[in-house]
Amino acid sequence: MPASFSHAALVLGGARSGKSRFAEKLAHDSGLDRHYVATGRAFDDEMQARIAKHRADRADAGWTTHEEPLDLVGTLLSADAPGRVILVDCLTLWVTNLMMAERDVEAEGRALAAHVPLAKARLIFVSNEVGLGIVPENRMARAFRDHAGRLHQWMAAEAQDVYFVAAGLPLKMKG
Ligand SMILES: Nc1nc2c(ncn2[C@@H]2O[C@H](COP(=O)(O)OP(=O)(O)OP(=O)(O)O)[C@@H](O)[C@H]2O)c(=O)[nH]1
Repeated sequence: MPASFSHAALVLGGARSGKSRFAEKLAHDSGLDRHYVATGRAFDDEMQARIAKHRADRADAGWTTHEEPLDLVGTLLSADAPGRVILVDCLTLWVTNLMMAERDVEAEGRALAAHVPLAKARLIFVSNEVGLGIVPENRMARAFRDHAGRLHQWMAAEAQDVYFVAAGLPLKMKG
């Protein structure tokens, strides 16, 4: 059965689960003008290589790329238009960036969720499910896990379609 989504989709999964590829396929199959918002930053050579590969994969597929580590709602507003699909990859890196910048993660997360029903573009959010392991030993990691878990609940409430991807296989959780 081909995967699809209506106004907004949330795609969760672990690292290397295939969630980004699945989200890109959802965007592609929508037939809309595709925009990609990257929240990731190349801190080291490994990340630089990953980003270069993602860019190369998207190069001939008609994507417009926006790079924004912090002001996600502002970027979504400036790219917003009917006939577009905007894929955000990924929310957990955004949470990390907000924490590093000592921003109010809860307020920013609520503002992002509030933007979803107002958007003219269709939206796809990719995020890492980080809450399934044992309780992290350090305080920062626990705070990160809690921020991500809360944000996922708010985004899942606003999204019409929610998928969980494991081993490259999407499991539809909502919609
Ligand atoms: N700055 C920037 N980051 C990008 C770009 N394209 C992709 N990324 C980042 O690359 C990250 C995803 O890459 P990976 O680490 O390979 O993905 P993964 O989540 O481990 O693997 P999957 O679950 O298979 O998607 C996302 O957080 C994006 O923000 C880009 O053009 N610029």
